[in-house]
Amino acid sequence: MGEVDTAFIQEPLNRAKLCVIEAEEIPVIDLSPITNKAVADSSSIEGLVKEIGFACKEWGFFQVINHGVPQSLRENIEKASRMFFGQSLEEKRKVSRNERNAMGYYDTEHTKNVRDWKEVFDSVAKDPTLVPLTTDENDDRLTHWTNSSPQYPPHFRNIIKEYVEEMEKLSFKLMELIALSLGLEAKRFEEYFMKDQTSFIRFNYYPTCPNPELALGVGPHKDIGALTILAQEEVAGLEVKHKADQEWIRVQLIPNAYIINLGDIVQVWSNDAYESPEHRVVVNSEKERFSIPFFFFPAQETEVKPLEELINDQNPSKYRPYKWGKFLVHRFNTNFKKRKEDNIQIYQFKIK
Ligand SMILES: O=C(O)CCC(=O)C(=O)O
Ligand SMILES: [Fe+2]
Repeated sequence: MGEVDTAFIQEPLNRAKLCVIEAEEIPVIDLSPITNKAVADSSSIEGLVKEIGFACKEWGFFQVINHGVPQSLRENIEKASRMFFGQSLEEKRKVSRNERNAMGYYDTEHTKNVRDWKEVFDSVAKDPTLVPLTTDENDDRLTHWTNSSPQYPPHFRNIIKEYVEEMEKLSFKLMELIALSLGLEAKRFEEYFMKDQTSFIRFNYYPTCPNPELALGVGPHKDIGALTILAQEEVAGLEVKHKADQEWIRVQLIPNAYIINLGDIVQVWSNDAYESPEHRVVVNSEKERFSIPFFFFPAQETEVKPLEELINDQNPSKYRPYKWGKFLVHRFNTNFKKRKEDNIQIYQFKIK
């Protein structure tokens, strides 16, 4: 990418301040009590559950260490990502996403109708993944998203597959800890993900940008799924809006840690006990940046609504139910061009 085209230019209000507040307070949670063990078999997890509950309530964001994901897998996948994006545009476009299949390479994503300064390669966790064919509520037809097969780097698909298995294991464990922190049964969320989950892994590449004060790598947004596990490599740039004071806070780089953030689905399930945090990515003029988020998404048929156990007469449901598959497809269909109206968001299901 060369000059900053007007499609990338953020509203003045959203532009990055290039002086940075780096957060020491974003919680760093040690997962040792559950590394290599089932959550149910772990003794002394009360403290851990409390820490998770606090982090979810205060930030919706935290980092985890001693998470059990082998370092070699992470190194392999980070290397593969750099090799993939290092190719010519022509090579990368051979595995571009298209109208029928949302997975693959693209460099024209928009967040809230402003173009992001990034390139992306997406790959579903379950190949094929069942999704609705259209966004029409009355149309029950389904289709599949499948993965493209880049020729380079060699074995990219296998490297992804091995890594994604680890991301899934960690996601299930984190969802158990989150369930416990809400006073629910540990396995409360499992049923939504066991069969036909729609999770996917994304490779983000943020090239250097001549005007980092005008554009963003990803504009301010909330993640739409249940949770996100992000590998942030070497260069910082992710910022989270702190609920308490509405300041943008830069997430610290901790080698080999994972950054976890809650998504909109947990916000709805918890009936706003937890919120999905707003975040964005700042680019810079000197260093390119890479990151690898894994988005943990339930099966397409999931009806998302506040959990029965968490609502009562004093705390009635704050959301109307919505169909996850329709929401997902709607988002994927609208993130690729500049449009006048906002795309689908959970506040549209809020009971006023
Ligand atoms: O690159 C990052 O640090 C975060 C990216 C992100 O927020 C996203 O892809 O949803
Ligand atoms: Fe995000």
